[in-house]
Amino acid sequence: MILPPSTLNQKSGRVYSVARVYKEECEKRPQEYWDYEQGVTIDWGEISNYEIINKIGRGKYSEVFSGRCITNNHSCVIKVLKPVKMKKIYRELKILTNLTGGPNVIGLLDIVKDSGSKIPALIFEEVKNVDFRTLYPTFTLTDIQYYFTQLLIALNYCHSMGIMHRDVKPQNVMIDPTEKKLRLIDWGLAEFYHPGVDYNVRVASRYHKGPELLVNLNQYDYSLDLWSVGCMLAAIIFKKEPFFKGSTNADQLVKIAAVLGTKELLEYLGKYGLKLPFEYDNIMRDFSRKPWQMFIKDDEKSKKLCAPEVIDLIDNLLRYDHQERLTATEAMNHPFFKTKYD
Ligand SMILES: Nc1ncnc2c1ncn2[C@@H]1O[C@H](COP(=O)(O)OP(=O)(O)OP(=O)(O)O)[C@@H](O)[C@H]1O
Repeated sequence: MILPPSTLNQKSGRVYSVARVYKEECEKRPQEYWDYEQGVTIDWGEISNYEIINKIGRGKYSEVFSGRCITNNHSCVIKVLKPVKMKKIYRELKILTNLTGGPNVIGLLDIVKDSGSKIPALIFEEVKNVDFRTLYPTFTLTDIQYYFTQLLIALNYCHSMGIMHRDVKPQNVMIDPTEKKLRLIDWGLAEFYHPGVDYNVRVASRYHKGPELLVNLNQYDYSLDLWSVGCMLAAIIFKKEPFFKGSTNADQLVKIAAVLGTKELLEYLGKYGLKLPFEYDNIMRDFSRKPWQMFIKDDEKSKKLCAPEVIDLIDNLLRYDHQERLTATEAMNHPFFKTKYD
């Protein structure tokens, strides 16, 4: 099918940053794969096949219920979307249908439509998640190796499919420790990557927003997700949840600069021909870069968790310069994942 030209792959007049990996994944696939502007073809399921059991979550964009499929008696999760722009709904549906079945990506089982509101509800596999505030403090280095490998597998898969998740955070990583199962959920902010395109920086959740988003660097890419992984890892290792706790978006960058340094931030901006946005005029200070060792808590458990290899991994993820961060594949090959801990 020939589709009309799309605005989604329109290059910016000044291209200053392009992904180091997987830059042409969308370009090499048919336009139907990534173009959600024309709507998406959906094979609608039967809403009467599902019953709601109870509410388990309420997000900005949806209400989430645990439920049951009456045809096979399997439990499931029902995500009822809130009325937002159709384009956003089409994007989530297109991305989910492209990625479902991929490793550690939440499985989409069905898409149904509420007969009254006509708003779609998504039916997912259920993960018996244990809240990260309970689970992460129990993690040993071996657990961290296992679950972060699983998360990186999911991210490498979506990146290799030309998709950035853009909202990686503990609330979107479902873990069932009994089954040792990890699934990446909430693809509502995910987007297709096209080289040289300017993206909206109003994505991700504050504590996990990469510096690129906070300085209005629009030509970001998959490496945004690796910053968020670095934040998750640092929070666990240094027992500080969240690791960067800004009180506003602008304060978020101040909290990052207090660790990575202000001079280093300005060097990053300079590399891409950008300036520090005016909202920082009265709040940014001249911070020196802090050594990671400064964040190690003074108890035996913490000292044991802060192995040199994992600190080096954090150091290579929490980089201002998105082009310098490890990619998902590079992160999986980092010595931390090859070291045996007891
Ligand atoms: N497959 C699943 N298994 C178990 N729990 C789930 C599943 N999907 C969603 N949840 C729960 O529902 C919550 C909200 O889901 P989701 O993040 O997809 O919705 P959202 O409206 O996009 O959220 P947000 O506004 O936080 O981005 C999750 O944080 C999780 O607690």
